[in-house]
Amino acid sequence: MNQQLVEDLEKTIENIPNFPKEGIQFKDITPIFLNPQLYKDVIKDLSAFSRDKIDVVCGIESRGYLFGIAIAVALDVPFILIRKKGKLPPPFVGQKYDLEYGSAEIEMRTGQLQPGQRVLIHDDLLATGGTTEAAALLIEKQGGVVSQFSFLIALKDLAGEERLKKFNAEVHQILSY
Ligand SMILES: O=P(O)(O)OC[C@H]1O[C@H](OP(=O)(O)OP(=O)(O)O)[C@H](O)[C@@H]1O
Ligand SMILES: Nc1ncnc2[nH]cnc12
Repeated sequence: MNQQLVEDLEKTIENIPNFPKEGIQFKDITPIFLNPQLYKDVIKDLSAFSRDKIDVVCGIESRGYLFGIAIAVALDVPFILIRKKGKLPPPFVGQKYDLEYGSAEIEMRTGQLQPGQRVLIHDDLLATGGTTEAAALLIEKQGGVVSQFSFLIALKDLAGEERLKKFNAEVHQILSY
């Protein structure tokens, strides 16, 4: 664990109580982007976790793009966007998932991921794990191998990591709350 990075991020990420709903402790990562050196330190940590272990990075809309593309560039591997329903032109493949209330769907262009490729699924934050689980199912539907998950933040009380165990992939987060 990179203790200095953990401390720098803890000082930088803001906790906003009761946003967007009563009872939610919202972790605002936007101050990271005011500090280019801190951003570079985050990318260094996340790319070190995945170096030589993956063939492609899949990032989840939208905050998963903020770090995911930089990880892919640092590792010199392709980046594929996982988007929320209705944003991508066909052909695409979709996966529905449940939210706390109701359901949602994510999509990926078909033909961008090659069968057998080892995939890092990256997002900024793991909460219930519903979004990340759906992303992993989407990768498997296309014959990809879910090798790794990485996050800046994991919210431990919500047990998202439990939900990801069935994929037998490595999991890395810089911060746990
Ligand atoms: O583990 P879960 O309970 O599924 O929640 C985590 C997801 O929620 C947030 O995205 P959000 O849907 O708020 O979209 P955004 O990235 O566009 O802000 C976050 O960036 C993760 O993608
Ligand atoms: N508590 C939280 N803070 C920031 N983003 C989130 N996405 C889901 N839960 C979140």
